[in-house]
Amino acid sequence: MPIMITILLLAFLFFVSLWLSIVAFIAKKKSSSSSAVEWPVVGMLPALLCNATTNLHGFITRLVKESGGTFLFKGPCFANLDFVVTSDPMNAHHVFSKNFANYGKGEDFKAMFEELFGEGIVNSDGESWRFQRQRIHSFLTKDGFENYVMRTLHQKMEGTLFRVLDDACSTRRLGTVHVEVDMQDVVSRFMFDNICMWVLGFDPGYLCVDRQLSTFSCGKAFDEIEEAVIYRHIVPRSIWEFQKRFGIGSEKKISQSTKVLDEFLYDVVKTKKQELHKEEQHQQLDLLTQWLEQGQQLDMLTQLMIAGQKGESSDKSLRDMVFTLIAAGKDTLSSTLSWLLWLGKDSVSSVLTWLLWLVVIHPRVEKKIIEEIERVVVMAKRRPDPREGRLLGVFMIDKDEMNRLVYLHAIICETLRLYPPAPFELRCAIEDDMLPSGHLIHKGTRILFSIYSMGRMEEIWGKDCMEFKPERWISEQGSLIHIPSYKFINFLAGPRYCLGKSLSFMQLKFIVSTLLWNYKFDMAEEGHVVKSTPSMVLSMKDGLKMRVSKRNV
Ligand code: HEM
Repeated sequence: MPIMITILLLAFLFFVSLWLSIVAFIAKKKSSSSSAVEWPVVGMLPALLCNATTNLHGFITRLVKESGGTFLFKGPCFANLDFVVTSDPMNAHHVFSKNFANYGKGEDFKAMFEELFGEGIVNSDGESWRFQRQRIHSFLTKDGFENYVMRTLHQKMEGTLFRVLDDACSTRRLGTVHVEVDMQDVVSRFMFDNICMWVLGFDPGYLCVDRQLSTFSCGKAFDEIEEAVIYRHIVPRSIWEFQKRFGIGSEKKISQSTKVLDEFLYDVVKTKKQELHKEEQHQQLDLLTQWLEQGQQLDMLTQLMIAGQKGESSDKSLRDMVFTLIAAGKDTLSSTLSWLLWLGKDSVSSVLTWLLWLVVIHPRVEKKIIEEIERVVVMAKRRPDPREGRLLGVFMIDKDEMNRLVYLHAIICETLRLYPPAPFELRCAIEDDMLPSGHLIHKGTRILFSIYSMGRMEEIWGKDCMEFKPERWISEQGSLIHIPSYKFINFLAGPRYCLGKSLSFMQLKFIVSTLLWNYKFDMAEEGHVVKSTPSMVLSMKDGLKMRVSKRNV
């Protein structure tokens, strides 16, 4: 009997694939027409598949614009793949803030990420989410944590990133080879090491001066998962689950990469636990140490509570709370770590890569930012003796200087607007509801927010919405203009807004100003057309090949 069912299922999948291929072929021929045709049985899936590898975000933006901000994407009738797709800020306000309690991540989203990142903060709702959020928030806001992050960043920049770039400059000067540096790769490796330093407490050396020495495979595993997992969003769940079962295509990649990731994290956690047992007094501030230390305190508290229960009085609610915290904490440790590594590494490195490219292709912006760095940071640090020359290398930037880097802040926001690291956000309705746009939402309906499209809507940003124009973020008085978070949802809005927002701005300002002050970047190839990959994180398809030279030397 099971053999019979398997054969029938295979036959069914074969005919569906055949039908999809035929329809996708016809749809490709007609791709000049912008709207997504709804076909019998397979719905709009062929149009989506046609555009998935070439211009997924552009395709969705076109559809959203044509429909006035919100439309229903119809998937195959057998696949439960219908979505309401929207870029309407009022819908965002409603779902993420006003009616927050009615929208969760949903079962399909959880299934997509379950074996990858388990019940980590981004993949959980309710008590488990609240617990993790409160805990991560307390770690991130602990006294001295920001300084610790900036110190580790400084260390990695000076010890590795600048040396890698110096090497590229000196090889060019010697005229030996015409060196091109893939800045996307460099930045992504650099950010991975950096996030590992303050999340796990050590530098795995994914970016090192001698590239031959970098055999670290975990960073690559993250990249592979990201690219592969986007297909789980596009194809019906039954199909990717089938592929997963038999280890086919992208699913094979996911399972191999997850294994690499798991081994790495379990090893790190084991080593850290041993270190904690050995040392009585340790001053490490990385998130893993803080998490484990708090876990130890909770364990002690539980033992006390259990002991207390045997006696006369017991506070049951406190005991339950402690148990909940421990259960949630134990199960979520490594998944929380993987999510944090992922969020930190990819979102920041994605902004950094797009920003470098945008600054290089807009010399006017480059000139203005260099002037601002000179005025706000460099002049303040000018040495008394002019013979000491120009300030070079990695310099620290204090809080006050950070706040005065207004133009740089605007460049970061403008980059995020046009190239959001997380281009989509998904939510699922718990009960029936009505969106402000007038769309009826039934229980279980999924709503896909296209953050990418929101950044390109004339209704939100005006007629020049497609231009890279940092000035739009600055008032006539020279201060930053406040844009409500539901219009600019790159860090989300409401109770689930990003916990790493201010840390990301600090890191980005520090990295960008020291990088641009010390080096000049040029595109390796004139007229190179940059394309984005269809991935969970917006990255460049063929990397960012650049030539690096020392600025003003
Ligand atoms: C430019 C950089 C960043 C961007 C654009 C960004 C964006 C986002 C977005 C869109 C979400 C919502 C995800 C979801 O619910 O599906 C999110 C959540 C989150 N982010 Fe970030 N992020 C950035 C950097 C960081 C960094 C460096 C950290 C590390 C501390 C971080 C920590 C978090 C956490 C913990 C959450 C989960 C919040 C919750 O569910 O309550 N993010 N971020």
